[in-house]
Amino acid sequence: MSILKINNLSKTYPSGVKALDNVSLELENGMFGLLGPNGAGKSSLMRTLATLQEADSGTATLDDIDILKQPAEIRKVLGYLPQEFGVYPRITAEQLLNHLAVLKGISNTSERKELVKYLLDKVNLYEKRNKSVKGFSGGMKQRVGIAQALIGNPKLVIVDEPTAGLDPGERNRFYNLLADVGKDVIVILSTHIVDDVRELCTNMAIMNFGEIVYKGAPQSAIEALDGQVFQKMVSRDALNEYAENYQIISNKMVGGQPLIHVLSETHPQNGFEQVKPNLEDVFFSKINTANVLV
Ligand SMILES: Nc1ncnc2c1ncn2[C@@H]1O[C@H](COP(=O)(O)OP(=O)(O)OP(=O)(O)O)[C@@H](O)[C@H]1O
Repeated sequence: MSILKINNLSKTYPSGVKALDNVSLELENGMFGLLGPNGAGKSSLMRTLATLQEADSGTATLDDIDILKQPAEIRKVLGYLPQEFGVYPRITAEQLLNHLAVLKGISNTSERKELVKYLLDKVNLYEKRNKSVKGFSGGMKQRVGIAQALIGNPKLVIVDEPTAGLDPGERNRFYNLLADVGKDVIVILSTHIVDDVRELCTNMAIMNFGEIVYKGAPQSAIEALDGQVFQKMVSRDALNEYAENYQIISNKMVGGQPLIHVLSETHPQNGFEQVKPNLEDVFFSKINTANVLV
């Protein structure tokens, strides 16, 4: 069992944007979801943990490794699937993984061959091992991405927004693979897709403007909202008026008409009906809701 401890991590870019604002988290083995809207600071945190950029202050440790001070040590036990996984397009899946294993220092040829076979099997691409990665679908490329992140038996695997652009079938296959990986190591899944976290994660944090605005189990956050979420179909023209009078947490088009969810301690009446809260309600109630409105 490994433990990742992040303490008061802060980072302000030269532009003045505070991407990390006193971030503190503690993670154990399993799938951890880091949920936040675009620009929340998720990638900044992932890149800092992956030793690709420095923090201004704070600490991060994985067991006895100081991530900020011992980047070479952490890289040995880290698997990282960046947001843009730039694959070398002209080579086959097998060649690519073999090449990356060489770069990761696995110099024994037969050991490497075994490992590449194991990884291709694990991500269900063994049959496609001789095909060029260039022709792969988005989901297949992401599976190659996970395979390379697993080279070297990592204790910490970081995946940054991995499901963007995958169709539902591919997304499901990818979920199954991640759930399998997450059994034995710490996996941080950074995403703005609420479903990713709901399907996979036992623990999560919600980030907004560089700050952690919630940490805990998805289910506890959902239960905390019980009895406080109400919905109503409204007309588009009335949306602004509702926004002034209620705390709207989401606004979704259903058959061309806005269905709003509002947060309220008492029943708002006026045609609203109470609904069971879901993780999307949690997400929007924790972040600045202004941007989900008209
Ligand atoms: N290298 C950089 N220089 C200056 N500002 C940056 C840099 N990288 C990110 N930012 C800014 O820092 C903030 C956090 O960005 P970050 O990419 O960490 O967020 P994110 O939650 O990963 O968003 P996304 O989902 O869009 O990737 C944003 O306002 C972004 O514009």
